[in-house]
Amino acid sequence: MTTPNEHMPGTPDDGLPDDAALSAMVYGSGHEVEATRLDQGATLVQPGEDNTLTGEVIDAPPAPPAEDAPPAPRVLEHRGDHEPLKVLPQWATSPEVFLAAAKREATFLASWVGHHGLRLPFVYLPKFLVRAGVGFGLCVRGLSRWVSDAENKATRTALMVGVRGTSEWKTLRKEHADGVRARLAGLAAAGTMSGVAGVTINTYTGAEGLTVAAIAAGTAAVTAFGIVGTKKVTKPILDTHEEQVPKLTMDLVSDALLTLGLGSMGEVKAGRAENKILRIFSTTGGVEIHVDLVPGATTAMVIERKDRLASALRRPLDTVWPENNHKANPGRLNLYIADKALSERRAVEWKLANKGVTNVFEPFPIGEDQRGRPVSVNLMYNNVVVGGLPGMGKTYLLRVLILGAMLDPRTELHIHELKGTGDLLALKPVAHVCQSGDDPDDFKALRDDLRNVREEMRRRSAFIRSLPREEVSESKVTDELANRYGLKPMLFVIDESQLAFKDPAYGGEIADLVEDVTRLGRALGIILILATQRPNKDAIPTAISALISIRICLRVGDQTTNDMVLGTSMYKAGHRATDLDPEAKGVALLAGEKADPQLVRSASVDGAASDKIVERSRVIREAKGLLTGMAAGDIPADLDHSTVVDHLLAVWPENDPEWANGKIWSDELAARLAEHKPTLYTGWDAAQVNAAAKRHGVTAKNVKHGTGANNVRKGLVRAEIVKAAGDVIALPDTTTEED
Ligand SMILES: Nc1ncnc2c1ncn2[C@@H]1O[C@H](COP(=O)(O)OP(=O)(O)OP(=O)(O)O)[C@@H](O)[C@H]1O
Repeated sequence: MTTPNEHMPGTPDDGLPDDAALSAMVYGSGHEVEATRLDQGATLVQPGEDNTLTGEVIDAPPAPPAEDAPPAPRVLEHRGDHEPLKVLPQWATSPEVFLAAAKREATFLASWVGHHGLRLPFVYLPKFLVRAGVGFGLCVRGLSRWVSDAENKATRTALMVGVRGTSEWKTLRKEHADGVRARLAGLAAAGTMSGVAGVTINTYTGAEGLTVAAIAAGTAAVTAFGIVGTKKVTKPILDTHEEQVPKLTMDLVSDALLTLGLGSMGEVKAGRAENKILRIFSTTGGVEIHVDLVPGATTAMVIERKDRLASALRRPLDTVWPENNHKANPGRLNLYIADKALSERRAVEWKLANKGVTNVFEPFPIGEDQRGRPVSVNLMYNNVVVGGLPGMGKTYLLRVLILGAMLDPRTELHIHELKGTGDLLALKPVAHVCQSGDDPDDFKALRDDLRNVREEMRRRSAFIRSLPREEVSESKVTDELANRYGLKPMLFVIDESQLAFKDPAYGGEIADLVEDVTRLGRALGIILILATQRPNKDAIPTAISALISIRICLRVGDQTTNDMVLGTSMYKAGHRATDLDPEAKGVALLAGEKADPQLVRSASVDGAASDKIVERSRVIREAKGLLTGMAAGDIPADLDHSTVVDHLLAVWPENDPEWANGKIWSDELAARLAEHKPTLYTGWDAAQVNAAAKRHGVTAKNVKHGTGANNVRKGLVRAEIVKAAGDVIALPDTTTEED
């Protein structure tokens, strides 16, 4: 196999004459021709042979006219012209990449040393000693042949046969005998010198020195014999396991890309176009290769043919990851080749498992990608679908999403797990609603909860509209508004949603309500997650599916299901959850977070770990007074989304006998509120009541009551409260704003 450059004639290592040599062969110096031929091992004219050239001398043909040099291309713009040059190499600016690569190499080195270190005394040394024996035998044989001049035996015999009995014959015999004697004498001299050396060493360094010298000489001899013996045995001494996967080389990658049939094959074959490998380097858990594909080919094409690429590279499908580089050009391929398949890697630890809180308005980590880089999702202003075959890790993934949202103590959780296995019941201590089961009561409870949420959406929508424009420039519940006005983020989860939608009694209404929540809830701080084992039209009605922005697909069985979860044409574009390894649990494709779908290995949080996180969240919520609904011991159906306006009306009858003109001091209202809802209002004073009312557009006035000193204080007007409470208008459709 060759790299693209090696196909070019004239490169130093292609074994062919370069341009200069070729022209010399045709037009010029015979020396250069000879040199070139010598290089190629060609037979030269030998001394003594007739090397006279015969024939007519003709003039060398004139040199061909130099072709007009093509005009230099006119540069219109060069993208890099205005980019500042990088001062430091990338590894220096990205210690993470550098450390990951160093760790990878060190791990490999350690495993290599361990593997061979263990075999050295038990396998390699015995093998080497056997080879040293072979080498010794070869040396003795060689020496005896040298002493007896065995090399020349055939020539000698032939010469002697012709002159038997003559003086020449005697001379030849004598010469041979003298030669043998001289070599024997040489051997004896070498033996004697060794003996003398031994005696000398013994004299000067004693027996110990002699022993050391003998060991050194013996080791050197054994090593030398071993090397001689090893040359005779072709099998390598090191135990190199059978390579099932060919070594990753530039040639392998180039050839693999060629098999994909990208660009014009004619151009590629003619050497006018190539897949240009720009960089190849070690990175976290694998190797990354940057390639500029042949002109006209795109990375999307490679992604589409990922299976063919993996086959050509002779690697498992889930170790080969072609990716776009959006900062470069559509033909720039970033190819990551992992050392290990996903199923062989360690489970991913969740970064928030032991400490930390989240802000649900910002992304939080849910796992890692194929390279071990963290993968995060931002749930706010999104709706989510999670789909996948049973047993692939849907519950684990769903749990991480819920736990992440839960670690923002403001998030109100509504969890409906309709399978009835109680997988998510462990979240009850912090959930506003948490129920498990598929009885008619469970579907009714889901319907009621959805109705309450829709009611809350109306309330929020009206409230947001009532705020001054400068406070709601985006017409949606922001982090700031959530804090300032207690508009808690809400997470509504329906696990096994297909059961809800097909329920004969409540399914229709549930579908309508879910559609409303999906369409309008996002801007109002309400996030919906639907999870299903069988993502088809029943599991997620088309009207709802179209509104879902984050799509997470664990392994599924077919193209239709793949596209139902991830979106239309995803399968065709090469984003195939059908190809995920059934052994790799918790591995999914995540669409909607980034420009391209990405792979995510969800963090592994089992039941026990989840309990601890729930406990941690409950402590925080308790301290902040944020436990509501079931978590606070209330009945789930009593979902209370009332505001201070509702509470004021509850403690302030229309014709209050004590306060005849419809106005009350705010400190009186604070006392009544504290009695009505002690958990919310204990400790409130007049100023707090006024501030809370002001958020609903009700301003405190001076209210005169009774006689005597201090009979004029700040208070509220009931008619204004009634107006604020009734200011609930139809919901606006925020879908287009969000999209
Ligand atoms: N992210 C993960 N990391 C490691 N192992 C996981 C992960 N997710 C799931 N598993 C393993 O896979 C098993 C099945 O996961 P899970 O219960 O989430 O599947 P499921 O898709 O919800 O199945 P079902 O729909 O039948 O309940 C788990 O018991 C766990 O051992």
